[in-house]
Amino acid sequence: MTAAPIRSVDKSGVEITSVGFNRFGFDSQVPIDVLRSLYLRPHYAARIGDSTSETLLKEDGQVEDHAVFNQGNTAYQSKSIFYPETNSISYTTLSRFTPVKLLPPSQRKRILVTGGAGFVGSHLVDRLMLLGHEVTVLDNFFTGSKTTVSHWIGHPNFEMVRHDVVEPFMIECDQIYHLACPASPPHYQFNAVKTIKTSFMGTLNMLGLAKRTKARFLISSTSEVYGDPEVHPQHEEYWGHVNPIGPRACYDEGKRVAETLTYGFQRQDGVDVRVARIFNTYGPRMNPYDGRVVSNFIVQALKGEDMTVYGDGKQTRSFQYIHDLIDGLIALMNSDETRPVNIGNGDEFTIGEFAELVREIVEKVQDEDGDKRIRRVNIIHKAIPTDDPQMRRPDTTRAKESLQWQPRWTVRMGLEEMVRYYKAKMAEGNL
Ligand SMILES: O=C(O)[C@H]1O[C@H](OP(=O)(O)OP(=O)(O)OC[C@H]2O[C@@H](n3ccc(=O)[nH]c3=O)[C@H](O)[C@@H]2O)[C@H](O)[C@@H](O)[C@@H]1O
Repeated sequence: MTAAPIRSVDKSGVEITSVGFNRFGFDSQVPIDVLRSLYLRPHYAARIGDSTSETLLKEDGQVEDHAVFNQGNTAYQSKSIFYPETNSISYTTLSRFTPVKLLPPSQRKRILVTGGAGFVGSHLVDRLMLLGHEVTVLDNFFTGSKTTVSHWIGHPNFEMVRHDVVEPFMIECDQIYHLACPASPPHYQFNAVKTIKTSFMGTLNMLGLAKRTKARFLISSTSEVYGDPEVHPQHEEYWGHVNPIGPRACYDEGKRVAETLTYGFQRQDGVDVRVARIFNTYGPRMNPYDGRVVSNFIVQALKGEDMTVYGDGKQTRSFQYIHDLIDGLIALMNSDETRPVNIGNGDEFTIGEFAELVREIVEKVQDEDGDKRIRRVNIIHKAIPTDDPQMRRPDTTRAKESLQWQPRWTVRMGLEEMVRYYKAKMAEGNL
């Protein structure tokens, strides 16, 4: 397997070498290569016997095969080996964790991340771990997966607990990032009552914990609180246009009531709260089958299947890369901004245009890697889901003013990296 080295440039054409920043007394800077090695390493794998696998001699004289992928000067080692003859997979443990910053106890925070094994949570966990903090992940693994954070298991700064936030949880901590809740429409509609219970009872429990421990509390809210908006772009003062009884209501209204609870605890009990309204986000570790548009389109194009645009494809979304979101969440948590803050990228596409862009990027990566395509994939249309918002774009003035945060990743750069991630998973036999 071959792949071009990854080089990303930001919106102003400057090469991205690190993410995060030193702001509000909290240093969140991490070299992009180190971060990338955490999500690309397990997947840039080769099968035993491939020219990219490496035979290592163990101390006891036995020979062990490791899949190794060289990207520039960096060797990414696989933690799984796929055996095609028996359709089985073996996992290895890492002998050494990626180095984390050594912080003095006065600066080291005890941070709870609910939903920490999910897509957004796992990227946040990587960042907080590399920065040298003590991280506890709570997850019920309904949509999260142990593999997203398994590279930290056994690390003295890391703890993973299987727990459902609808039940109370006790721990001593300084900060709580409350992310737990399914976010993809098919997942959150799968069990609507459970989704609303998670939003309400989960948030109630975590706010109770914040009240007792005096931890700062950040909730991941969503652009869906604006529903099918009549204001464009959406700013934080807009109250929204939500169908309270439609199939999306369990999520939209769940998050709205979660925000209400959050500000109730702030007013009544003085809990120190932060509210992030997250707009459509994509990136590596997104469940390839969770039904959201970015993962659907990339997987369909890579597999040579028809790409499914729902409705006429004129509805719009604005897509943000995961690293920008994590920058924004960390900045918000450590800032003094207690009002809701939109975190999203203003680059708006119709879904029809977006399908074409994804197809073009998948083809570019395939060409760079010398992959043969049997045919150009078609873009087909399917029925539009009920209450699908017609347009969505964040007004991020508040984030810019209060957090000095702005998205840096172009959609093209982010998509290219995500395509490489899924491609590597496919090569591994894992997709
Ligand atoms: O990705 C996200 O961050 C957001 O995803 C969903 O919101 P939605 O915007 O509906 O996300 P998608 O399911 O990815 O759909 C985006 C658009 O693409 C369309 N779509 C989706 C999938 C597909 O295969 N084809 C397709 O045309 C949908 O109809 C919709 O108009 C969730 O409801 C949000 O909470 C979440 O924050």
